[in-house]
Amino acid sequence: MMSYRIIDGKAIAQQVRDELKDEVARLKKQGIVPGLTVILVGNHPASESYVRGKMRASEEVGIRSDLIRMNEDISPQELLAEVRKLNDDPSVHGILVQLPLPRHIDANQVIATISPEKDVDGFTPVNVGNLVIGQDAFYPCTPYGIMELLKRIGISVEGKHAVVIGRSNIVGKPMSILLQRANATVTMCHSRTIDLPSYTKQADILIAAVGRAELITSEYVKPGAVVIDVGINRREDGKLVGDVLFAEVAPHCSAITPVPGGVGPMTIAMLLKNTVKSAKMHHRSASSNG
Ligand SMILES: Nc1nc(=O)c2c([nH]1)NC[C@@H]1CN(c3ccc(C(=O)N[C@@H](CCC(=O)O)C(=O)O)cc3)C=[N+]21
Repeated sequence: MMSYRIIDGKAIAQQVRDELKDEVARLKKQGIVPGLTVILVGNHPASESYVRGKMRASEEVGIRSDLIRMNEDISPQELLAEVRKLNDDPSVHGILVQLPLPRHIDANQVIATISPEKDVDGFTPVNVGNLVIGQDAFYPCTPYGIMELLKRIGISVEGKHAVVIGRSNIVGKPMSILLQRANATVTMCHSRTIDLPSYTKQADILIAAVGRAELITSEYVKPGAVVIDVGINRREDGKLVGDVLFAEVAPHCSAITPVPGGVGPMTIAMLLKNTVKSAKMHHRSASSNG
């Protein structure tokens, strides 16, 4: 038992949104209105709720947001045509295709069709490549939000051992790259790792993106570690929980993110930050061309 800090992602995300609100107000005086378009295929309840959160947050900071709804059974060609239309629309600075997509649609093909300059999720091959080689890019919002959280509460990762559980394209892989770029020593674990706790117990910073409710108990955590919980799982009793058994693990940490109110709100804040960045980039290149 030691004193630990609950990292208030909700409050820090609010701080980021407040800063963006000021920046958007300044851009509007120059005639630039940042625009985000979200494509939602089907009407899965969880996706509906996430998309609502993104639209609400956009409006709050003054970003124009549009939602394009498409039927669950549309053809891949129809979806690709919609993406291309948005690529060519100068009033759209950010394009987000909500995942997951129905099984008959190849998500990789859809992502690769999004213009890298409007890829505010940071999912396209160009942005992933630029991230890996250390060039400017749109960073995937969840790992970017985690780096921003750590920075804003004064936790340095330099020289520390960060252990990432999960190797998805959206969280685990880009997380490991951003941590390395910030001079952490990074270990990647995943579903086939043998003896997971033997690795996680060595982590100064533990990032749990496993997708299994409350898997991470205190046996997985070194005393004094910083624990970042990326999981969003609906328990049988309806409660939203992370990948970390919070009540048990928290007293062993120096700092820990809760679910809800931790990483989730930061993901959305960074999506807005990327959209504003895109609007500024498009304006710059439009002025230098004309
Ligand atoms: N192209 C694409 N980009 C995404 O960024 C993307 C996606 N597809 N598909 C789904 C996941 C999930 N995701 C979340 C973002 C914020 C919260 C969030 O704000 N959660 C709140 C609670 C929300 C609740 O109560 O349900 C919190 O953790 O406090 C959750 C989930 C973005 N995703």
